[in-house]
Amino acid sequence: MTNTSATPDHGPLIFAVPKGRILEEAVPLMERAGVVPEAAFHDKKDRSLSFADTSGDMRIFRVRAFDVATFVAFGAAQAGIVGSDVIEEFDYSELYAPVDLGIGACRLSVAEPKEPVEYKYGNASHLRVATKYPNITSRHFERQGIQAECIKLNGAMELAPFSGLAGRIVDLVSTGQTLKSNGLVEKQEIMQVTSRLIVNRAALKKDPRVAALVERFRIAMMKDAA
Ligand SMILES: Nc1ncnc2c1ncn2[C@@H]1O[C@H](COP(=O)(O)OP(=O)(O)OP(=O)(O)O)[C@@H](O)[C@H]1O
Ligand SMILES: O=P(O)(O)OC[C@H]1O[C@H](OP(=O)(O)OP(=O)(O)O)[C@H](O)[C@@H]1O
Repeated sequence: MTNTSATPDHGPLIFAVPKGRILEEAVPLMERAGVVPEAAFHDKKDRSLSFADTSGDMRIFRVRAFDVATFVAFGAAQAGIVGSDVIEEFDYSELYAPVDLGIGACRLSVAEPKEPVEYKYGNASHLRVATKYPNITSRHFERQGIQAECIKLNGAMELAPFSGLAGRIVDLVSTGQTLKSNGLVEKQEIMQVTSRLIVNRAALKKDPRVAALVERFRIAMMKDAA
């Protein structure tokens, strides 16, 4: 991928974070690494998407998890935090994920109804799967010699099997409660997931602040383990 970043060398470093569930766990880590968002960042009612960093020369973008990877891959942000599920789904060559932050731990799994459901479609060599992760899902089933037709959903995958949309789902599982509450069982784990610090490869080479940031996160993780 061509890095189309127009970031001026002396402009603020842009750090992208997902706005949802990871954020609570990410903030203390960010702060230990010296990325300290201004107070408005913590105000859920604040509609701003870009925030100052009180500790230095940085802007913090609050975006959707999948978009963190896209901003960083295209160099529109130099660094960010995102789940390894998202990294694997996009497989952007410009993304480098040097630090496992150990937060947002879950797994990506195939699930299906606990009780058999009569389907009008699908057989052993062709099946439909509802998922937010069509690339990971296709690759997973291809490895087993199965051609999967992936239907992209953005949430509530659990509704697909009982509404006739798809026989199986591929979704994130943590406690397993969501699957259980929706009559589904986990059949196969595809990957373990944790959140990572990601950086744009070109920015890492070009801007010493990016390498310094990576180092600060590494040290923050060591402090965490101590
Ligand atoms: N049940 C879970 N337990 C732990 N981590 C999870 C779980 N579900 C999702 N995650 C992690 O959290 C990430 C989603 O992060 P977050 O909720 O902060 O983003 P978001 O921007 O709100 O997402 P969305 O685009 O779905 O609105 C996933 O990519 C995954 O890495
Ligand atoms: O195994 P559990 O602990 O029940 O967690 C699994 C749920 O968590 C995630 O959804 P999330 O809450 O992030 O909402 P979403 O469906 O809007 O992505 C995932 O998509 C499952 O629905």
